[in-house]
Amino acid sequence: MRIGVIGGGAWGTALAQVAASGGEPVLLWAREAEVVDTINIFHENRLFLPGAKLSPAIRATGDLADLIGMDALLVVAPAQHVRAVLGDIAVGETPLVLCAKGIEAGTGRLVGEVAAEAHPGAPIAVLSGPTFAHEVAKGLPTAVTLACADEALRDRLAARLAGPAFRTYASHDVIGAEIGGAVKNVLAIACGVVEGAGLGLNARAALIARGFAEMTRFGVARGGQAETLAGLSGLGDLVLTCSSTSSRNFSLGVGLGQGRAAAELLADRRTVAEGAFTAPVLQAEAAKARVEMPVTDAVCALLEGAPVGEVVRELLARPLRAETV
Ligand SMILES: NC(=O)C1=CN([C@@H]2O[C@H](COP(=O)(O)OP(=O)(O)OC[C@H]3O[C@@H](n4cnc5c(N)ncnc54)[C@H](OP(=O)(O)O)[C@@H]3O)[C@@H](O)[C@H]2O)C=CC1
Ligand SMILES: O=C(CO)COP(=O)(O)O
Repeated sequence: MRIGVIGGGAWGTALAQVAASGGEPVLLWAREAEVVDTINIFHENRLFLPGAKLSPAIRATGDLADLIGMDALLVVAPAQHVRAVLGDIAVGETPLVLCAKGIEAGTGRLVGEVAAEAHPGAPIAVLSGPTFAHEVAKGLPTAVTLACADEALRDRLAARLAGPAFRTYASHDVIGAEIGGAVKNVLAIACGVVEGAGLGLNARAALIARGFAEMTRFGVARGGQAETLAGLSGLGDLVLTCSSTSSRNFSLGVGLGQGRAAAELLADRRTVAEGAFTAPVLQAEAAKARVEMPVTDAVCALLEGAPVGEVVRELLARPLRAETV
C-alpha cells in the first residue's frame, strides 16, 4: 500500500517516518520549500521536527498533484486548512486518513466530515491518540486508535501503519475518535492555565476528570461512543496533553495562566495550537446540542482576555451537582 502524506508539519513528518519504517517509499507534500528541501537533502525536517533523523525512503514534494494515484493519503494539515488543501487535489476513491485534531470554524464540522464533503467518493478513516510527534519520530512506543467504518479497509490500514513500536487499535467509531482529539486540545489549554497560575496538582486532576466528563457528554451527543472517548483517542490523549509542556496547547495555557494575552502568545509561535481555534466553535456546537461544557466556556473566556482569577472564581462558584448524570 503506497502512502502519501499531506502536510509537512511535525505530525505529518513523524507519520511519514512511521509509514516508511519498513523501508517502503513514502511521499510527503509540504507547503514550504525549506521543508521539502531539508527532507530531500538532509533527511530532516529542519523547520518543524528538527533533530529527528528521517528514513531515506521518505521523499518530499511541493506539488500536491504528485500524490495522485497513492493507495492511501494521510491528511495532516491543521484542521482549519484541511478543506482548502483537499480542494486542491483530485483523490477519487483513494482512502483519506484524517490525522488533524480540531473542528472547523464557521461550519462546526469534524475534519472527517469536511473531507467527506470535499471528496464524497473517498472512504474516510481517522488516526488519533496520545502521540507527541518527536517521540513517534524517535521510534518510542506509541499506541493509536485507527477508526474506519469499512472493516476490511480499517484492517489493511491498521496493518500497514503498525510497526514494532507503533500499535494501531482498530475502531469503527470515526466520530468518537475525532471528538476526543479535538476536545482534549481545549482541555489541555485549561490544564496549562492551572500550571501557569500555580493552582496546584489537585486542580489539574479535577480538570482532567471533569473535562473528560464534558468531552464524553459532547461526544455522545454528536454520535460518538463513550467507550471510544475512554480509549486512546480520548482519555489517553487528554492525559498526555494535559501533563506536559511538550504540548503546544498546554504551553499556550501556561502563558494565559501567567496573565499574558492570547493574541501575543499565538503571534509568538509558528507551530499550531489547535485548541485556540477549536474552543469557540466547540462552545457554539455544544450550545446547539444543549451540552454543558463549563471548562470549554472558561477557556473561551480566557482566550477573549478575561482575567484568570475571575474565570477560576466563576468556575468554582457553579452550583454543586451530582458527579454523574
Ligand atoms: N505535533 C504533534 O505532536 C501532533 C499533532 N497533531 C495534529 O496534527 C495537525 C498538524 O499539526 P503539526 O504537524 O504538529 O503542525 P506544525 O505546527 O508542526 O506545523 C504546522 C503545519 O501546517 C502548515 N500550515 C499552516 N497553514 C497552512 C495552510 N493554510 N495550508 C496548509 N498547511 C498549512 C504549516 O505550514 P506554514 O509554516 O507554511 O504555515 C506547517 O506545515 C494538527 O491538527 C495537530 O493537532 C496530532 C498528533 C500529534
Ligand atoms: O495531539 C498531540 C499529542 O497527542 C499534540 O498536542 P499539542 O498539539 O498540544 O502539542
